Amino acid sequence: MEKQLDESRFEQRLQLWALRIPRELASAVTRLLRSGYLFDMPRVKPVVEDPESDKNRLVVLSEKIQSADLSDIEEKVYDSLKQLCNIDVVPYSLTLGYSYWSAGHVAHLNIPDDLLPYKDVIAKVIYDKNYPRIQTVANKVGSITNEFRVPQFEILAGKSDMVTEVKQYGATFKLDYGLVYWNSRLEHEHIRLVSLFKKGDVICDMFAGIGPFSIPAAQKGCIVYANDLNPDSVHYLRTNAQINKVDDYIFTYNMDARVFMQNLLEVPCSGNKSESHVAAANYSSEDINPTNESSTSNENHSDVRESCQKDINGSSMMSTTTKRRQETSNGGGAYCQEDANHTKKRNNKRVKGSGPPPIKPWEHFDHVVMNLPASALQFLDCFSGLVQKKYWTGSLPWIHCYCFIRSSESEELILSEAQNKLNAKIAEPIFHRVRDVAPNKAMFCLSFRLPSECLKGESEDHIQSVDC
Ligand SMILES: C[S@@+](CC[C@H](N)C(=O)[O-])C[C@H]1O[C@@H](n2cnc3c(N)ncnc32)[C@H](O)[C@@H]1O
Repeated sequence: MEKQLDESRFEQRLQLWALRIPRELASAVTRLLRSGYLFDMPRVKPVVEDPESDKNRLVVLSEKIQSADLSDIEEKVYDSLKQLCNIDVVPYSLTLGYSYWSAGHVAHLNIPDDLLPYKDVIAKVIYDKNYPRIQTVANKVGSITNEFRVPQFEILAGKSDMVTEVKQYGATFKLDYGLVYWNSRLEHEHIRLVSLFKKGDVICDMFAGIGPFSIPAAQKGCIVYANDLNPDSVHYLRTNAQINKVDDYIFTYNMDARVFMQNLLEVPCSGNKSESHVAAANYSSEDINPTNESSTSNENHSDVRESCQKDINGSSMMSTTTKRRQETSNGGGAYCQEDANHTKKRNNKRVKGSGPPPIKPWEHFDHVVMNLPASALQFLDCFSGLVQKKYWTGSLPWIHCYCFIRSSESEELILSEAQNKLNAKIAEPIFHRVRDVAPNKAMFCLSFRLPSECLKGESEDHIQSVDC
């Protein structure tokens, strides 16, 4: 065990964009960009000095702005900005160090065995030195064995209420530490993956937790089907979708991930709508995306590989192209066992001209997120024969499957396990090392395009009638 605290291990380096503007325009520009385009993290100022000239200031842009051409900024706002000043976009890198991190009001410790006799002293110092920012000091007890991946905690100081709010990249997440899974060390990975998605993409988050992939994806304009087996996680997922005002873009489910994917991909019987089909039939072909933009299925995928590979090469986390896209879907309903309350609420709320366009997931989705590293590989078999070739349009989806790899194992071994489960060969797999979780164990994300052999109807053997 390390005897010295290595504070650099806590550092996170963010690659952002900033606007260089005359300093007297700082207030006007920040006012204009306040609607979600400014960098927004607690205790970090979005306007900073320009090291090149004290006549200028740098306005740090949200991590949602992925490209220097500012195509992620709404046209109206961009035009006003252009009238106000010259658009001079510069790269800006920001390092958040050891002292920056905390998770809401809860200090979540993992005290090693040899320090357990001092746990109360440690907790008291942390509490006294950080109150009122820290109001609960909790120590993780034992290892996580339950299927919801929720650790057990012993409260060492402060109040026992573990409901708190944390911020990740401008999104707010409410959670109860005692009831749901949360790991603030995955922040970087959440945003890395979401940076591969494009506005209008359809995302299936099979193990969504309280939404750290789903919420930023929806904030980006993706349509998200988010599922978790833990009812408390789904409760906070919905709460967080509301807090972040993206509940029109997120459909929540509380079921086993395999059943979720099967339901999502089930093709509705023509002229024989089920309950849930009828419930979702409020989506008419006249409903449009607020921005009138959505994605075509094909053009995204080369971007993903490019971004994944850039990432692997360590040169860039961000995809560099944000294209204006056309809608692909026309009419029809989002078929699935959508959560009843959510459906009701959506039906009450929905007005013409707002919300995402109608989606038929059995025809197309773009990405599947599988963050259950201990066993996500085992779930890959659900993709074999799941997608029906005769209904599918556009490119096959990307699967992002998290896993652990021990030092005694190799990427080849994991790949062959994945291929066995899929019963198909994976072309050009991409392994991204997420973080070391133990001296001999690291978390990885295996990304690959669903092999065409997995499609139902791809070979004679697979062909089955789907007519009802
Ligand atoms: C490692 S957590 C990831 C949560 C979230 N994606 C994140 O990054 O914080 C895995 C989640 O999978 C959920 N889970 C476990 N088994 C499941 C299953 N069979 N089907 C659906 N969800 C499951 C757990 O409740 C937990 O919230």
